[in-house]
Amino acid sequence: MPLLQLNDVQKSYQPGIPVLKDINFSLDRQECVGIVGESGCGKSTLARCILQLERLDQGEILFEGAPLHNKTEREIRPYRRQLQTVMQNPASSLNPKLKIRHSLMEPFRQYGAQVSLTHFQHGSEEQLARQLMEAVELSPDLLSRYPHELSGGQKQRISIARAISLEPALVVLDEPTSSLDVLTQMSILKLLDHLRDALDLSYLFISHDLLAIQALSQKILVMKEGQIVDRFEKDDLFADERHPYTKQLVSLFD
Ligand SMILES: Nc1ncnc2c1ncn2[C@@H]1O[C@H](COP(=O)(O)OP(=O)(O)OP(=O)(O)O)[C@@H](O)[C@H]1O
Repeated sequence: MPLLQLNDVQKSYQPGIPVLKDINFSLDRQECVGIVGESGCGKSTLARCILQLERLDQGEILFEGAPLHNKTEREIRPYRRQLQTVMQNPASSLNPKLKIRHSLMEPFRQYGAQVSLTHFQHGSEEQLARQLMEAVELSPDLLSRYPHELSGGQKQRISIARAISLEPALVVLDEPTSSLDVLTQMSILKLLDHLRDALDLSYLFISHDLLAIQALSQKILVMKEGQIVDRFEKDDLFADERHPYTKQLVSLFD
């Protein structure tokens, strides 16, 4: 059974103007599925629907075979731990008034008592915070800083540490490297790849950047105007049978 499955998902914000049209795909455990498309094609809307921040007009979203899309906020709560996200702008996901230690431990304070961890060792909050910093290759000295005292790349590493702290099954990565310079982007992609292996994570990786998508994903879906127009294994990116739109995106590589 796939970890995540979307069947005929449709979403509009205004009547008669669909933003997502008949989205169908599945994602297996420990897999990274990449979704690439230009600005405005509906990528973030798709992420928000999967994270249950938007209601669907039609279709279904199944998590380990169980429907997510028709649950109440209370029913959805146990799933929120399994379903984490890293967004484009790390600054907006960290409270500027709180030290990093506090922001990092927020999910654990919310859910910690109910969570049994496999990869991280239970202990004091301080011990867990240090393990998380080590996992994202940051010095524990940064725990006592405020977000404005960190670089963009360091802040994004903290957002990733927060997202993995409860050992979720799925992390939705919505343009996680788009606000960073090229070298930092590469180091974050490398870290994400390593964490997927080390912590048995699965990713849905959404980006306009085909190179980044190719670096991290096993399967790639190409989205255009709310529809998936092409889907293939990463190694088939340059194959002849690619959709003309995929070929257009590939031509932007040069
Ligand atoms: N809350 C909203 N209310 C009304 N329309 C919205 C809302 N959010 C997004 N849209 C519209 O839905 C369409 C898809 O937007 P979305 O943000 O999902 O695309 P995207 O591919 O993620 O773009 P980007 O990469 O620029 O963020 C756009 O036309 C956008 O204007």
